[in-house]
Amino acid sequence: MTSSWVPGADESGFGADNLPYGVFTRSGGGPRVGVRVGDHVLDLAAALGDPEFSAPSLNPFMARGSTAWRATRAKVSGMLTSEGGRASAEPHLVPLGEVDLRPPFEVADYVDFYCSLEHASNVGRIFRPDEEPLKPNWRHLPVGYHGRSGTVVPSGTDIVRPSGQRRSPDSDGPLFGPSTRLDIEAELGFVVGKGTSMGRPVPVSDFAEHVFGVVLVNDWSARDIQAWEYVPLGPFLGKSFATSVSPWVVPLDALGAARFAGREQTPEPLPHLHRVADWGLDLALEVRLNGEVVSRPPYAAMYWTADQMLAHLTSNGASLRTGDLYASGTVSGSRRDQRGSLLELSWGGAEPLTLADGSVRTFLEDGDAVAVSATARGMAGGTINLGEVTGTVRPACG
Ligand SMILES: O=C(O)/C=C/C(=O)CC(=O)CC(=O)O
Ligand SMILES: [Ca+2]
Ligand SMILES: [Mg+2]
Repeated sequence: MTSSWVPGADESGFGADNLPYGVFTRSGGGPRVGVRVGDHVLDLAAALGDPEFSAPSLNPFMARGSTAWRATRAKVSGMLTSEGGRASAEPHLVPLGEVDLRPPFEVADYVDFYCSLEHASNVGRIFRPDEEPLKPNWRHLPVGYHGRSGTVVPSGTDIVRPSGQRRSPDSDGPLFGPSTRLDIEAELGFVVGKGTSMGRPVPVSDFAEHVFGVVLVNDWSARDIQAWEYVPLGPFLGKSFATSVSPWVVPLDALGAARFAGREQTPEPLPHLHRVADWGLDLALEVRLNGEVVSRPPYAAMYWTADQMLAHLTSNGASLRTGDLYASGTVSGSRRDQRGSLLELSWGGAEPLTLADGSVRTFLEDGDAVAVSATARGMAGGTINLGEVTGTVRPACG
């Protein structure tokens, strides 16, 4: 690992091999793009003398494409690791405690996939106990649906318990009211930097030319609303009320040491989904409920890789826009303590969890605070911290 002169940075998971991007404000000032290093943010507009970073989102920078991304990363890395760079960077380092973090990018479209074999199998068994857990399409394409970009919210945003229709326990008809099965979904999100024009699919090989980086996602889900509404068109209001994302976008280039070929796929997918590079990602996720670790989902277990998701998403010629966000789907591993949703952890409510304070959970209660965090191996032995995405449940309106 190349060492940084910023005190504590190397040991923090936010050293010179990470350098994630975010947007911040400081008392009285306008929003600026920054790079996190240790417990500081480097004000990019000031440090690089480039007014493009004096912006409320990463979108203009992301739209410039991968040559600009790499050049900026190299410059910032040089400044933060060399004595020569120190003089120009140090005056523009702001302690994290003095900034407010803003949503890092303006979300264009939002898509959510369903790429964990264990998650899809568990959900199939819970929702459709008499059927094959996986539908016939599942191993042939990354199943997904379009979500609601307008309700993607930054980490820390309170989540109001949604109301909606659900099946009534004692009559054939539905009732309307606050969800009693509010859940989390721990996911990884991929942020599109460079857009495309309509009619031009993105081949698997061009993934890194279009995807800028990754964030952590909590795709809040109301299981009772979902179960009643989603036949036959798919998730709608049960998942559209809020999706939380973490504040730091970790560039793909920071994840080099976490890459591997990806989980074996049987049967082999059709040619347009053949993998040509290693885009399996070995990331260790952690889910905490009121401070207590309830799950450690391994991203390495995902069946479909993000290059395949992007190729599928654009295979019909649908265009991409800067700021498009697509999420992996819930990350679950094979062990019980690796499941990325309460639906699975409590097996549809049948096996409640007992927390350290003695309280029992099937789904979320008002006041519950959820945090999803992740780390990965960095270059030459260091750690890459992806930060965390948090949210607290507030009572339903009315
Ligand atoms: O298989 C079903 O009936 C339901 C599936 C989901 O709720 C999964 C979903 O939203 C996508 C994901 O996050 O993996
Ligand atoms: Ca989801
Ligand atoms: Mg959602």
